[in-house]
Amino acid sequence: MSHVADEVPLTLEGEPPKTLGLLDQGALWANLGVSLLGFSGALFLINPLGDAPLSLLAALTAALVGSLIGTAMVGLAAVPGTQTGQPAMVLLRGLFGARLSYIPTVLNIVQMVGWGAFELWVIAMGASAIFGSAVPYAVWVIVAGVITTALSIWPLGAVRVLRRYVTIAVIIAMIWFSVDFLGTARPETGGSWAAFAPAVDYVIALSVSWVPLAADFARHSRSSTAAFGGVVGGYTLAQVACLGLGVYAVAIAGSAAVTADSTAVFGPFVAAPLGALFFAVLVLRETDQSFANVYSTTVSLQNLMPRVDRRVFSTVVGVLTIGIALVVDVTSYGAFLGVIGAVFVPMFAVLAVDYFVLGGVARWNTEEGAPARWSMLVPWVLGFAAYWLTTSTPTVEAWDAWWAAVRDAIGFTRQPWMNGALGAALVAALVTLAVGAVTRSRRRHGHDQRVAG
Ligand SMILES: Nc1nc2[nH]cnc2c(=O)[nH]1
Repeated sequence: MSHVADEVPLTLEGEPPKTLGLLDQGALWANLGVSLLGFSGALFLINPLGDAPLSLLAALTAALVGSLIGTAMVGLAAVPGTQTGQPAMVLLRGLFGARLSYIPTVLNIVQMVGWGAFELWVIAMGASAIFGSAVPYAVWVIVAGVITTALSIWPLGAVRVLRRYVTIAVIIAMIWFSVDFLGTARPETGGSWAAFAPAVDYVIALSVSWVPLAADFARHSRSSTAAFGGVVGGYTLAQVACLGLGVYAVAIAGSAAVTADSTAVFGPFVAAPLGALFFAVLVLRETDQSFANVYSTTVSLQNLMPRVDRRVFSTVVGVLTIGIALVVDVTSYGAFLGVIGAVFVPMFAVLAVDYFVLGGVARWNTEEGAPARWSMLVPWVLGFAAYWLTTSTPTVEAWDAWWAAVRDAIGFTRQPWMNGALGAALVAALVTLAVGAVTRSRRRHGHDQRVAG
Protein backbone atom coordinates (compact mmCIF):
# COMPACT_ATOMS: atom_id res chain seq x y z
CA MET A 1 0.00 0.00 0.00
CA SER A 2 2.96 2.30 0.59
CA HIS A 3 3.68 4.62 -2.35
CA VAL A 4 7.31 5.10 -1.35
CA ALA A 5 9.42 2.53 0.48
CA ASP A 6 9.61 3.43 4.18
CA GLU A 7 6.80 5.96 3.97
CA VAL A 8 3.59 5.98 5.98
CA PRO A 9 0.89 3.82 4.33
CA LEU A 10 -1.72 5.82 2.46
CA THR A 11 -4.65 4.58 4.49
CA LEU A 12 -5.04 3.49 8.09
CA GLU A 13 -5.19 -0.13 6.97
CA GLY A 14 -1.52 -0.40 5.94
CA GLU A 15 1.28 -1.57 8.25
CA PRO A 16 3.24 1.44 9.64
CA PRO A 17 6.99 1.20 8.99
CA LYS A 18 9.06 1.28 12.21
CA THR A 19 12.05 3.18 10.94
CA LEU A 20 12.60 6.01 13.43
CA GLY A 21 15.45 5.54 15.90
CA LEU A 22 16.43 7.66 18.89
CA LEU A 23 18.31 10.17 16.70
CA ASP A 24 15.35 10.60 14.35
CA GLN A 25 12.92 11.16 17.22
CA GLY A 26 15.44 13.38 19.01
CA ALA A 27 15.96 15.48 15.87
CA LEU A 28 12.21 15.80 15.26
CA TRP A 29 11.48 16.84 18.82
CA ALA A 30 14.51 19.12 19.09
CA ASN A 31 13.27 20.97 16.02
CA LEU A 32 9.77 21.20 17.48
CA GLY A 33 11.33 22.61 20.67
CA VAL A 34 12.87 25.58 18.84
CA SER A 35 10.01 27.84 17.85
CA LEU A 36 9.74 31.38 16.56
CA LEU A 37 6.80 31.69 18.95
CA GLY A 38 9.10 30.65 21.81
CA PHE A 39 11.47 33.62 21.48
CA SER A 40 8.83 36.14 22.48
CA GLY A 41 7.54 33.62 25.02
CA ALA A 42 10.68 34.35 27.05
CA LEU A 43 8.80 37.44 28.21
CA PHE A 44 6.39 35.27 30.22
CA LEU A 45 9.17 33.03 31.46
CA ILE A 46 11.10 35.93 32.98
CA ASN A 47 8.12 37.81 34.33
CA PRO A 48 4.99 35.64 34.35
CA LEU A 49 3.06 37.81 36.83
CA GLY A 50 4.15 41.12 35.37
CA ASP A 51 5.52 42.51 38.63
CA ALA A 52 8.15 40.07 39.95
CA PRO A 53 10.89 39.31 37.38
CA LEU A 54 12.90 36.15 37.98
CA SER A 55 16.68 36.02 38.14
CA LEU A 56 18.34 34.49 35.09
CA LEU A 57 19.17 31.34 37.06
CA ALA A 58 15.57 31.06 38.31
CA ALA A 59 14.21 31.53 34.77
CA LEU A 60 16.52 28.90 33.25
CA THR A 61 15.74 26.48 36.09
CA ALA A 62 12.01 27.05 35.49
CA ALA A 63 12.56 26.38 31.78
CA LEU A 64 14.35 23.09 32.58
CA VAL A 65 11.90 21.91 35.26
CA GLY A 66 8.79 22.87 33.25
CA SER A 67 10.16 21.23 30.09
CA LEU A 68 11.03 17.99 31.91
CA ILE A 69 7.57 17.75 33.54
CA GLY A 70 5.75 18.69 30.33
CA THR A 71 7.75 16.39 28.07
CA ALA A 72 7.39 13.48 30.50
CA MET A 73 3.65 13.76 29.78
CA VAL A 74 4.26 14.03 26.03
CA GLY A 75 6.62 11.02 26.20
CA LEU A 76 4.05 8.92 28.07
CA ALA A 77 1.46 9.80 25.43
CA ALA A 78 3.93 8.69 22.75
CA VAL A 79 4.77 5.19 24.02
CA PRO A 80 1.37 3.50 23.32
CA GLY A 81 1.77 4.77 19.76
CA THR A 82 5.02 2.83 19.41
CA GLN A 83 3.58 -0.29 21.02
CA THR A 84 0.33 -0.43 19.02
CA GLY A 85 1.53 1.21 15.80
CA GLN A 86 -1.56 3.46 15.86
CA PRO A 87 -1.85 7.26 15.60
CA ALA A 88 -2.99 9.28 18.61
CA MET A 89 -6.69 9.59 17.79
CA VAL A 90 -6.99 5.93 16.82
CA LEU A 91 -5.43 5.04 20.19
CA LEU A 92 -8.41 6.77 21.78
CA ARG A 93 -10.66 4.03 20.33
CA GLY A 94 -9.06 1.75 22.93
CA LEU A 95 -9.87 4.24 25.68
CA PHE A 96 -13.39 5.39 24.78
CA GLY A 97 -14.51 2.99 22.03
CA ALA A 98 -14.53 3.85 18.31
CA ARG A 99 -17.60 6.11 18.21
CA LEU A 100 -16.76 8.13 21.34
CA SER A 101 -13.21 8.64 20.05
CA TYR A 102 -14.73 10.83 17.32
CA ILE A 103 -15.40 13.60 19.88
CA PRO A 104 -11.72 14.23 20.83
CA THR A 105 -10.76 13.60 17.20
CA VAL A 106 -12.89 16.50 15.98
CA LEU A 107 -11.51 18.72 18.76
CA ASN A 108 -7.98 17.75 17.80
CA ILE A 109 -8.62 18.55 14.14
CA VAL A 110 -9.90 22.01 15.11
CA GLN A 111 -6.87 22.74 17.30
CA MET A 112 -4.28 21.36 14.87
CA VAL A 113 -5.69 23.40 11.97
CA GLY A 114 -5.52 26.41 14.31
CA TRP A 115 -1.90 25.69 15.21
CA GLY A 116 -1.09 25.14 11.51
CA ALA A 117 -2.51 28.54 10.54
CA PHE A 118 -0.79 30.19 13.51
CA GLU A 119 2.54 28.72 12.38
CA LEU A 120 2.07 29.93 8.78
CA TRP A 121 1.42 33.40 10.20
CA VAL A 122 4.61 33.38 12.30
CA ILE A 123 6.68 32.05 9.37
CA ALA A 124 5.37 34.86 7.16
CA MET A 125 6.14 37.44 9.88
CA GLY A 126 9.66 36.01 10.31
CA ALA A 127 10.26 36.15 6.55
CA SER A 128 8.95 39.73 6.45
CA ALA A 129 11.42 40.65 9.22
CA ILE A 130 14.22 39.53 6.87
CA PHE A 131 12.96 40.76 3.51
CA GLY A 132 10.88 43.77 4.56
CA SER A 133 7.60 44.60 2.88
CA ALA A 134 8.88 44.01 -0.69
CA VAL A 135 7.26 40.58 -0.67
CA PRO A 136 3.63 40.61 0.55
CA TYR A 137 2.53 38.61 3.61
CA ALA A 138 0.22 36.48 1.46
CA VAL A 139 3.09 35.25 -0.70
CA TRP A 140 5.03 34.00 2.33
CA VAL A 141 1.93 32.28 3.71
CA ILE A 142 1.36 30.48 0.41
CA VAL A 143 5.04 29.48 0.04
CA ALA A 144 5.16 28.17 3.62
CA GLY A 145 1.82 26.40 3.15
CA VAL A 146 3.02 24.63 0.00
CA ILE A 147 6.23 23.44 1.74
CA THR A 148 4.15 22.33 4.73
CA THR A 149 1.81 20.33 2.52
CA ALA A 150 4.69 18.66 0.68
CA LEU A 151 6.34 17.68 3.98
CA SER A 152 3.01 16.25 5.18
CA ILE A 153 2.73 14.09 2.09
CA TRP A 154 6.19 12.59 2.79
CA PRO A 155 6.24 12.66 6.62
CA LEU A 156 8.96 10.10 7.28
CA GLY A 157 11.10 11.63 4.54
CA ALA A 158 10.60 14.99 6.30
CA VAL A 159 11.85 13.56 9.60
CA ARG A 160 14.91 12.12 7.85
CA VAL A 161 15.70 15.53 6.32
CA LEU A 162 15.38 17.09 9.78
CA ARG A 163 17.85 14.59 11.22
CA ARG A 164 20.40 14.66 8.42
CA TYR A 165 20.55 18.34 7.46
CA VAL A 166 18.29 20.68 9.36
CA THR A 167 19.27 19.95 12.95
CA ILE A 168 22.94 20.77 12.42
CA ALA A 169 22.05 24.01 10.61
CA VAL A 170 19.73 24.98 13.48
CA ILE A 171 22.41 24.20 16.09
CA ILE A 172 24.93 26.40 14.23
CA ALA A 173 22.39 29.24 13.95
CA MET A 174 21.50 29.02 17.64
CA ILE A 175 25.18 29.08 18.68
CA TRP A 176 25.82 31.99 16.33
CA PHE A 177 23.03 34.07 17.87
CA SER A 178 23.98 33.02 21.42
CA VAL A 179 27.55 34.28 20.98
CA ASP A 180 26.34 37.56 19.49
CA PHE A 181 23.54 38.21 22.02
CA LEU A 182 25.61 37.29 25.08
CA GLY A 183 28.18 39.86 23.98
CA THR A 184 25.58 42.59 23.40
CA ALA A 185 22.85 42.33 26.00
CA ARG A 186 22.17 42.10 29.67
CA PRO A 187 18.93 40.21 30.32
CA GLU A 188 16.13 42.25 31.90
CA THR A 189 15.91 40.00 34.91
CA GLY A 190 15.20 40.65 38.57
CA GLY A 191 16.69 38.88 41.53
CA SER A 192 13.68 36.94 42.63
CA TRP A 193 12.40 33.37 42.71
CA ALA A 194 8.94 34.59 43.80
CA ALA A 195 7.27 33.85 40.46
CA PHE A 196 9.12 30.56 39.93
CA ALA A 197 5.96 28.40 40.07
CA PRO A 198 3.98 30.46 37.52
CA ALA A 199 7.06 30.40 35.25
CA VAL A 200 7.18 26.60 35.47
CA ASP A 201 3.43 26.60 34.79
CA TYR A 202 3.98 28.56 31.60
CA VAL A 203 6.73 26.23 30.36
CA ILE A 204 4.64 23.13 31.11
CA ALA A 205 1.83 24.66 29.03
CA LEU A 206 4.27 25.27 26.14
CA SER A 207 5.34 21.63 26.21
CA VAL A 208 2.03 19.82 26.74
CA SER A 209 0.46 21.39 23.67
CA TRP A 210 2.29 18.57 21.85
CA VAL A 211 0.63 15.75 23.81
CA PRO A 212 -2.09 15.07 21.22
CA LEU A 213 0.28 14.44 18.33
CA ALA A 214 3.10 12.50 20.01
CA ALA A 215 1.80 9.07 19.03
CA ASP A 216 1.37 10.12 15.38
CA PHE A 217 5.15 10.04 15.08
CA ALA A 218 5.96 7.53 17.83
CA ARG A 219 4.03 4.83 15.94
CA HIS A 220 7.01 4.74 13.58
CA SER A 221 9.58 4.39 16.34
CA ARG A 222 11.82 1.36 16.50
CA SER A 223 11.39 1.26 20.27
CA SER A 224 9.51 2.90 23.13
CA THR A 225 12.84 4.09 24.52
CA ALA A 226 13.57 5.90 21.27
CA ALA A 227 10.15 7.55 21.33
CA PHE A 228 10.23 8.56 25.00
CA GLY A 229 13.91 9.52 25.03
CA GLY A 230 13.61 11.50 21.78
CA VAL A 231 10.69 13.53 23.13
CA VAL A 232 12.11 14.25 26.58
CA GLY A 233 15.77 14.71 25.58
CA GLY A 234 15.34 16.45 22.22
CA TYR A 235 12.48 18.74 23.15
CA THR A 236 13.81 19.72 26.59
CA LEU A 237 17.31 20.62 25.36
CA ALA A 238 15.92 22.63 22.47
CA GLN A 239 13.20 24.42 24.41
CA VAL A 240 15.59 25.50 27.20
CA ALA A 241 18.03 26.81 24.54
CA CYS A 242 15.21 28.57 22.69
CA LEU A 243 13.81 30.25 25.81
CA GLY A 244 17.32 31.14 27.02
CA LEU A 245 18.11 32.82 23.70
CA GLY A 246 14.70 34.49 23.82
CA VAL A 247 15.54 36.07 27.19
CA TYR A 248 18.46 37.91 25.55
CA ALA A 249 16.54 38.72 22.36
CA VAL A 250 13.71 40.27 24.41
CA ALA A 251 16.29 42.30 26.36
CA ILE A 252 17.79 43.68 23.12
CA ALA A 253 14.42 44.36 21.48
CA GLY A 254 13.01 45.83 24.72
CA SER A 255 10.28 44.06 26.67
CA ALA A 256 7.80 46.92 26.10
CA ALA A 257 8.23 46.60 22.34
CA VAL A 258 7.81 42.80 22.45
CA THR A 259 4.77 43.12 24.71
CA ALA A 260 3.17 45.49 22.20
CA ASP A 261 4.10 43.32 19.20
CA SER A 262 5.51 39.82 19.74
CA THR A 263 7.24 39.82 16.33
CA ALA A 264 9.46 42.73 17.47
CA VAL A 265 11.65 40.01 19.01
CA PHE A 266 12.81 39.06 15.50
CA GLY A 267 14.62 42.42 15.14
CA PRO A 268 17.78 41.48 17.09
CA PHE A 269 18.14 38.26 15.09
CA VAL A 270 18.05 40.02 11.74
CA ALA A 271 20.32 42.82 13.00
CA ALA A 272 23.10 40.43 14.11
CA PRO A 273 26.11 39.96 11.77
CA LEU A 274 25.00 37.47 9.08
CA GLY A 275 21.74 37.50 11.05
CA ALA A 276 19.47 37.49 7.99
CA LEU A 277 21.12 34.29 6.77
CA PHE A 278 20.98 32.42 10.08
CA PHE A 279 17.50 33.71 10.90
CA ALA A 280 16.35 32.49 7.48
CA VAL A 281 17.47 29.01 8.59
CA LEU A 282 15.21 29.28 11.65
CA VAL A 283 12.28 30.66 9.64
CA LEU A 284 12.50 27.95 6.97
CA ARG A 285 12.85 25.33 9.70
CA GLU A 286 9.66 26.56 11.35
CA THR A 287 7.81 24.66 8.61
CA ASP A 288 8.51 21.52 10.68
CA GLN A 289 5.92 22.85 13.13
CA SER A 290 3.24 23.59 10.55
CA PHE A 291 4.07 20.21 9.00
CA ALA A 292 3.59 18.41 12.32
CA ASN A 293 0.20 20.07 12.73
CA VAL A 294 -1.04 19.43 9.19
CA TYR A 295 0.18 15.83 9.30
CA SER A 296 -1.47 15.24 12.65
CA THR A 297 -4.73 16.66 11.28
CA THR A 298 -4.37 14.24 8.37
CA VAL A 299 -4.05 11.10 10.49
CA SER A 300 -6.76 12.36 12.85
CA LEU A 301 -9.11 12.63 9.86
CA GLN A 302 -8.22 9.03 9.04
CA ASN A 303 -9.68 8.00 12.39
CA LEU A 304 -13.02 9.24 11.00
CA MET A 305 -12.44 8.05 7.40
CA PRO A 306 -9.84 5.26 7.53
CA ARG A 307 -9.88 4.40 3.84
CA VAL A 308 -9.29 7.86 2.40
CA ASP A 309 -5.81 8.44 0.92
CA ARG A 310 -3.91 10.61 3.42
CA ARG A 311 -2.39 12.69 0.60
CA VAL A 312 -5.87 13.98 -0.20
CA PHE A 313 -6.38 15.01 3.42
CA SER A 314 -2.96 16.68 3.63
CA THR A 315 -3.64 18.71 0.50
CA VAL A 316 -7.09 19.83 1.67
CA VAL A 317 -5.82 20.68 5.17
CA GLY A 318 -2.78 22.48 3.73
CA VAL A 319 -5.05 24.67 1.59
CA LEU A 320 -7.38 25.26 4.54
CA THR A 321 -4.56 26.43 6.85
CA ILE A 322 -3.31 28.77 4.10
CA GLY A 323 -6.85 30.17 3.76
CA ILE A 324 -7.20 30.72 7.50
CA ALA A 325 -3.77 32.37 7.81
CA LEU A 326 -4.74 34.70 4.95
CA VAL A 327 -8.15 35.83 6.14
CA VAL A 328 -8.40 35.31 9.92
CA ASP A 329 -6.64 37.26 12.65
CA VAL A 330 -4.79 34.17 13.85
CA THR A 331 -3.32 35.82 16.93
CA SER A 332 -6.83 35.72 18.43
CA TYR A 333 -6.60 31.94 18.06
CA GLY A 334 -3.61 32.02 20.44
CA ALA A 335 -5.64 32.16 23.65
CA PHE A 336 -7.77 29.22 22.57
CA LEU A 337 -4.70 27.16 21.68
CA GLY A 338 -3.10 27.92 25.03
CA VAL A 339 -5.97 26.42 26.98
CA ILE A 340 -6.83 23.44 24.82
CA GLY A 341 -4.43 21.56 27.10
CA ALA A 342 -7.35 21.45 29.50
CA VAL A 343 -8.99 18.93 27.16
CA PHE A 344 -6.06 16.81 26.06
CA VAL A 345 -3.79 16.62 29.10
CA PRO A 346 -6.37 14.90 31.38
CA MET A 347 -7.48 12.70 28.47
CA PHE A 348 -3.98 11.37 27.91
CA ALA A 349 -3.48 10.95 31.67
CA VAL A 350 -6.55 8.69 31.66
CA LEU A 351 -5.09 6.83 28.69
CA ALA A 352 -1.67 6.43 30.36
CA VAL A 353 -3.13 5.02 33.58
CA ASP A 354 -5.60 2.73 31.83
CA TYR A 355 -2.95 1.55 29.39
CA PHE A 356 0.11 1.20 31.62
CA VAL A 357 -1.34 0.57 35.10
CA LEU A 358 -4.72 -1.10 34.59
CA GLY A 359 -3.55 -3.67 32.05
CA GLY A 360 -4.84 -1.88 28.94
CA VAL A 361 -1.69 -2.79 27.04
CA ALA A 362 -2.93 -6.40 26.81
CA ARG A 363 -6.50 -5.56 25.72
CA TRP A 364 -6.21 -2.28 23.79
CA ASN A 365 -8.85 -2.45 21.07
CA THR A 366 -8.29 -0.01 18.21
CA GLU A 367 -10.68 -1.74 15.78
CA GLU A 368 -13.35 0.26 13.96
CA GLY A 369 -15.97 -1.56 16.04
CA ALA A 370 -14.32 -1.05 19.46
CA PRO A 371 -17.17 -0.89 22.01
CA ALA A 372 -17.95 2.30 23.95
CA ARG A 373 -16.35 2.68 27.39
CA TRP A 374 -18.50 5.37 28.97
CA SER A 375 -16.86 5.03 32.39
CA MET A 376 -13.64 6.52 31.02
CA LEU A 377 -15.43 9.81 30.41
CA VAL A 378 -15.72 10.32 34.20
CA PRO A 379 -11.98 10.79 34.95
CA TRP A 380 -11.58 12.84 31.80
CA VAL A 381 -14.35 15.28 32.75
CA LEU A 382 -13.12 15.54 36.36
CA GLY A 383 -9.56 16.14 35.11
CA PHE A 384 -10.90 18.87 32.83
CA ALA A 385 -12.62 20.50 35.82
CA ALA A 386 -9.42 20.16 37.89
CA TYR A 387 -7.56 22.07 35.18
CA TRP A 388 -9.86 25.06 35.52
CA LEU A 389 -9.86 24.91 39.30
CA THR A 390 -6.06 24.99 39.49
CA THR A 391 -4.90 27.04 36.48
CA SER A 392 -3.93 30.68 36.82
CA THR A 393 -4.04 31.37 33.06
CA PRO A 394 -6.74 33.95 32.36
CA THR A 395 -9.08 33.30 29.41
CA VAL A 396 -12.38 35.05 28.75
CA GLU A 397 -14.01 36.89 31.63
CA ALA A 398 -17.29 34.97 31.84
CA TRP A 399 -15.55 31.57 31.81
CA ASP A 400 -12.98 32.59 34.45
CA ALA A 401 -15.73 34.07 36.64
CA TRP A 402 -17.73 30.86 36.39
CA TRP A 403 -14.79 28.78 37.63
CA ALA A 404 -14.08 31.31 40.40
CA ALA A 405 -17.70 30.80 41.52
CA VAL A 406 -17.25 27.00 41.45
CA ARG A 407 -14.09 27.38 43.57
CA ASP A 408 -16.05 29.44 46.10
CA ALA A 409 -18.96 27.02 46.10
CA ILE A 410 -16.77 24.02 46.94
CA GLY A 411 -14.49 25.99 49.30
CA PHE A 412 -11.35 25.46 47.22
CA THR A 413 -8.58 28.08 47.29
CA ARG A 414 -6.20 28.15 44.37
CA GLN A 415 -2.56 28.45 45.47
CA PRO A 416 0.08 30.27 43.40
CA TRP A 417 2.15 27.07 43.06
CA MET A 418 -0.73 25.15 41.50
CA ASN A 419 -0.55 24.21 37.85
CA GLY A 420 -3.45 23.50 35.50
CA ALA A 421 -1.80 20.74 33.49
CA LEU A 422 -0.42 18.98 36.57
CA GLY A 423 -3.70 19.34 38.50
CA ALA A 424 -5.66 17.96 35.55
CA ALA A 425 -3.26 15.03 35.01
CA LEU A 426 -3.19 14.13 38.69
CA VAL A 427 -6.97 14.18 39.21
CA ALA A 428 -7.61 12.32 35.94
CA ALA A 429 -5.03 9.67 36.88
CA LEU A 430 -6.37 9.12 40.41
CA VAL A 431 -10.00 8.95 39.29
CA THR A 432 -9.05 6.48 36.55
CA LEU A 433 -7.44 4.27 39.20
CA ALA A 434 -10.63 4.49 41.27
CA VAL A 435 -12.86 3.67 38.27
CA GLY A 436 -10.53 0.74 37.48
CA ALA A 437 -10.82 -0.57 41.05
CA VAL A 438 -14.65 -0.35 40.98
CA THR A 439 -14.86 -2.07 37.59
CA ARG A 440 -12.54 -4.86 38.74
CA SER A 441 -14.44 -5.48 41.96
CA ARG A 442 -17.77 -5.52 40.05
CA ARG A 443 -16.34 -8.04 37.61
CA ARG A 444 -15.05 -10.21 40.46
CA HIS A 445 -18.40 -9.98 42.23
CA GLY A 446 -20.23 -11.04 39.04
CA HIS A 447 -17.81 -13.94 38.60
CA ASP A 448 -18.28 -15.10 42.23
CA GLN A 449 -22.07 -15.01 41.82
CA ARG A 450 -21.87 -17.05 38.63
CA VAL A 451 -19.60 -19.62 40.34
CA ALA A 452 -21.96 -19.79 43.39
CA GLY A 453 -25.03 -20.12 41.12
N1 LIG B 1 0.51 21.30 18.80
C1 LIG B 1 1.30 22.37 18.71
N2 LIG B 1 1.82 22.87 19.80
C2 LIG B 1 2.62 23.94 19.67
N3 LIG B 1 3.28 24.65 20.62
C3 LIG B 1 3.95 25.65 20.01
N4 LIG B 1 3.75 25.59 18.68
C4 LIG B 1 2.93 24.55 18.47
C5 LIG B 1 2.38 24.00 17.31
O1 LIG B 1 2.61 24.46 16.20
N5 LIG B 1 1.57 22.91 17.49
